[in-house]
Amino acid sequence: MAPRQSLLRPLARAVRTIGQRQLHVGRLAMDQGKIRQVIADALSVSASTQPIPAVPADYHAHADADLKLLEGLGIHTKVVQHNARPGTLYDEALRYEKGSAILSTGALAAFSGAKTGRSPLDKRVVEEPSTKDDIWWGAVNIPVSESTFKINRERAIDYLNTRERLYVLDGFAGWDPKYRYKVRVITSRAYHALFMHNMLIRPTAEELANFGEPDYTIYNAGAFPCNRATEGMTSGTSVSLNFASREVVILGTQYAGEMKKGVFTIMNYLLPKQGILSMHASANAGKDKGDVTVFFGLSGTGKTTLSADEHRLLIGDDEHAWTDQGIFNIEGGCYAKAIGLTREKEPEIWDAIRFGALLENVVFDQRSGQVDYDDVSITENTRVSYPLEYIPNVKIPAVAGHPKNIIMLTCDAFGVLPPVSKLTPAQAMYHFISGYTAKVAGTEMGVTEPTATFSACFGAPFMVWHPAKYAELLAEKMAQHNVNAWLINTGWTGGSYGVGHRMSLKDTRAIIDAIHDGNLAGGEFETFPRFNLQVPKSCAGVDSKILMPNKTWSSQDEFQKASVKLATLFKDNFKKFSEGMSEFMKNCLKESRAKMQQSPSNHSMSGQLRRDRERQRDKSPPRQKSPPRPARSGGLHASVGGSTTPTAHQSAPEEHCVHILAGHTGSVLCLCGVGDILFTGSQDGDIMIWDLNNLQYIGTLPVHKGFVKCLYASYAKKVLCSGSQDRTIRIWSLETFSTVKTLLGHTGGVNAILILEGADVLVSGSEDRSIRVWDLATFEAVACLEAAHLGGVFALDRFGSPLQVVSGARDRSLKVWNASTWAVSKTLHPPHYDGVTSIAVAGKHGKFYSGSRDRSIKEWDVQSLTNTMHTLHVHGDWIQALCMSPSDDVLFSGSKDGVVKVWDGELQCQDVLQGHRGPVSALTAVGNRLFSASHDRAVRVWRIEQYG
Ligand SMILES: Nc1ncnc2c1ncn2[C@@H]1O[C@H](COP(=O)(O)OP(=O)(O)O)[C@@H](O)[C@H]1O
Ligand SMILES: C=C(OP(=O)(O)O)C(=O)O
Repeated sequence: MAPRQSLLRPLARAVRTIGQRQLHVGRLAMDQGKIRQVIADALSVSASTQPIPAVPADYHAHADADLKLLEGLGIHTKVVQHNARPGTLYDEALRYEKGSAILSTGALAAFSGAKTGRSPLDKRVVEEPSTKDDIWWGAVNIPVSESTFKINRERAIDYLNTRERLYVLDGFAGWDPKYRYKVRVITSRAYHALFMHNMLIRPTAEELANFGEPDYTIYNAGAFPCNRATEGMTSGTSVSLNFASREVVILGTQYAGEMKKGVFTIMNYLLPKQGILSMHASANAGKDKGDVTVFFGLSGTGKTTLSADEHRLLIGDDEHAWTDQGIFNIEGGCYAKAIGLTREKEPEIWDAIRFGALLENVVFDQRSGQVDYDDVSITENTRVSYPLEYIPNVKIPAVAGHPKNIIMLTCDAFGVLPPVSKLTPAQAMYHFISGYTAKVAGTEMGVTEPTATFSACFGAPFMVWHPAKYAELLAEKMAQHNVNAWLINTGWTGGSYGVGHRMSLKDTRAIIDAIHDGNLAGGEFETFPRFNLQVPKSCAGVDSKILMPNKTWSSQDEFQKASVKLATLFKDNFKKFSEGMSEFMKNCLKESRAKMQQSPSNHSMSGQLRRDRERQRDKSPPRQKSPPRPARSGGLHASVGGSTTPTAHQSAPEEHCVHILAGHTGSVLCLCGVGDILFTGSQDGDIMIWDLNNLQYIGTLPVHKGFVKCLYASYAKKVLCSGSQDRTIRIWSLETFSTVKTLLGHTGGVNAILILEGADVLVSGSEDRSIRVWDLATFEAVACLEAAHLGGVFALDRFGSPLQVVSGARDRSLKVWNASTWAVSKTLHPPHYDGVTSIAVAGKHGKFYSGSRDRSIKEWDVQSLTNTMHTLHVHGDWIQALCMSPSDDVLFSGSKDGVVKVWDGELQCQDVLQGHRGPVSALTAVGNRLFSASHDRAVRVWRIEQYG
């Protein structure tokens, strides 16, 4: 033992000395070659034969700050390369990382060690109170305790503390500055720093100077294993995410893809929380027309390959988000598969392999530095990462408009699916939720040949919420922007894997060209049975024979067997999604499945509701059983306020509309009924009074200086209240029709009012974001909930005992308030994707409904305050009004699209009431009649007894 000890001590001293000299002197008096070897052995990195160069000129200026930055995290090292340029990272990798080399193209070759693909089974998400209800726990998001995360973090830091050189890299995720997150990577490997330099969005010098604290930090200690005895660990590899501490810890894998997919997972949590769809997809845009195409696809399906297209501008190859403004790339670079790469097949990617690009796990000739792209001896998952701008026709900044085409890429190893089919919106949802493809060899550890898989949202390993969250956002955006959806099989044709062959890239590209030039959508289609897909009969540049898959198989029996098997897999897969999916989504998808064997025509997501309506119509009693009422007399009373002559006359021929109340000279914005009187308020500043017995005009109250935006009448209190854009609330006596009081205080227009008779208070919600509570006896403000919402308050209603008030606002949220303390009882979840405009309470059923500018209706349970049902984009534009029938059994919705829809308790559409020539702004039901107010200046009166 003694001689060993005596050798080790000087060695340790030598290593320390060398480290110090490198740091502070930059030259050595000792035998460099020998010592380098000693260090290399000690640190298990390569021994370079080059002289150790001088310290960079700016080292001293920044070194201290960089060391301190890490010391603050408990990491003590000697050299920190913070935001080093690629050249420096090349130097570092060449010197300290075994096997690294500059290749003939100028790209850097690096090796990730034992793990050459992602380790999805080793991914963990910390279960903690602030996010645990948001996460879809299961095989993808495996929970781990905060204490295990701490142990892993400590272990990573302990390992990083053993390193004398560390790399810190700062960058952004998200090209849209509004949704940009700052990411910091701390790693022991120069190759990882270069990778993230390529993959994150590179800040400008100024942005770096002002970078400040990151939003998320990745600790990459991948060269060191986790302790598999730690609770929750099942191997030496662990990739754990903590949304509360905003950290990712990597142990036991050096595969660089873990870092970029870690960032993507973070974005898949943060963006949908804000109503933004994050997508495992590539995207490009037409050079002239700017038309955007999004390519969804699991790994290996062709996102990178197909989005790099000489005729189009590349936006990004893997991770995007879709906001109200359009799409943006999350990343600053691409990470392409290098296996089998040729210039002929993928020229853009080939030419991107130059100085700054990083080739991972490729085999190359030591003398010439040339890569053998066909060599899979290290892995099938050879990769190249390069900055976006290495693709010549790239769109920088990587943001663009709304997609015109969505292409779902599937690599079908069964060889059953057609090379291209046009999807209805319902089918698009079905395939998006199913996410069928074959995992190709390599990307995930352990996958050695194409294996059929269903990966929800074409990216299940990276999703955080229930897949329905992403699907609903997609459905909504597709409907809003009238997007074409396609399913493209980039997998097998002519037989399953082993018999047939992979679809030629040339054919797939020709198909995509035909989608882009519009020829495919405009051509003829035939139905592909069992899957009920619409397949083009021809496509320029593609042999028509390959378009219908069975025609490429030599045995039709074998084809049928494979087709049945695949269809069964689809159906079986689907079962697991029922929980957590909204009723609407379930219905759509059920229907899509059921129709897999039927004729596909007229089959769309938004059409689902139209068809519901048609079905219901078929079921509803024949029209002659509920004929329109005979016309009422059109006689007029004198106008109290002396306004233009109002008329009440028989309806237009529209079914069920029995009267039109006309007289306002501006849009009618609100109405309310009390006893046998109806009040209507308008943009013209007037309130009109109508006799509900004979639908005659009684008179006008010329009241406000601005639009009359809301009305509320209380029979018990014998008052009418009106709220106006002029920021005032007027209280009228129902006995004298004179003003009792004008309430001042709101600093924005008053959008909603409500009287709580029992409590003797009036509640008002305003554009100024506040809710005010007024004593009805003294007219004093008894509570002012300043900043009740983050946007104007649009709607108020009440329910329950003890009494609660629910408010909906422009900020998309719904809040429930305790009506005695005026504290928030709950902010309802999930929020709408756009402003909440209307609320209707069905007290009898213990439910209430919210209607939104996102065109959806949500049903909420009064007891649990949870969302119990949800429809999607059920109107062509904003929903602006909701009301219940007097029986509470039927819900009516009015929309900016000009129609009123009738809904049963299952939120199935029973009828559509058409007739208004402008947006519907308000609804109220009195007895067996519904009154709808519109921007067309009219109020329509509809018979509703037939709906129950
Ligand atoms: N018809 C095809 N369409 C797309 N890719 C194909 C096709 N045939 C073979 N490939 C190969 O499949 C791989 C697709 O990988 P890539 O584009 O990186 O997928 P992703 O970005 O979706 O992970 C590439 O190596 C590509 O050359
Ligand atoms: C990097 C990955 O994604 P893709 O294969 O889609 O590029 C991955 O899944 O590890």
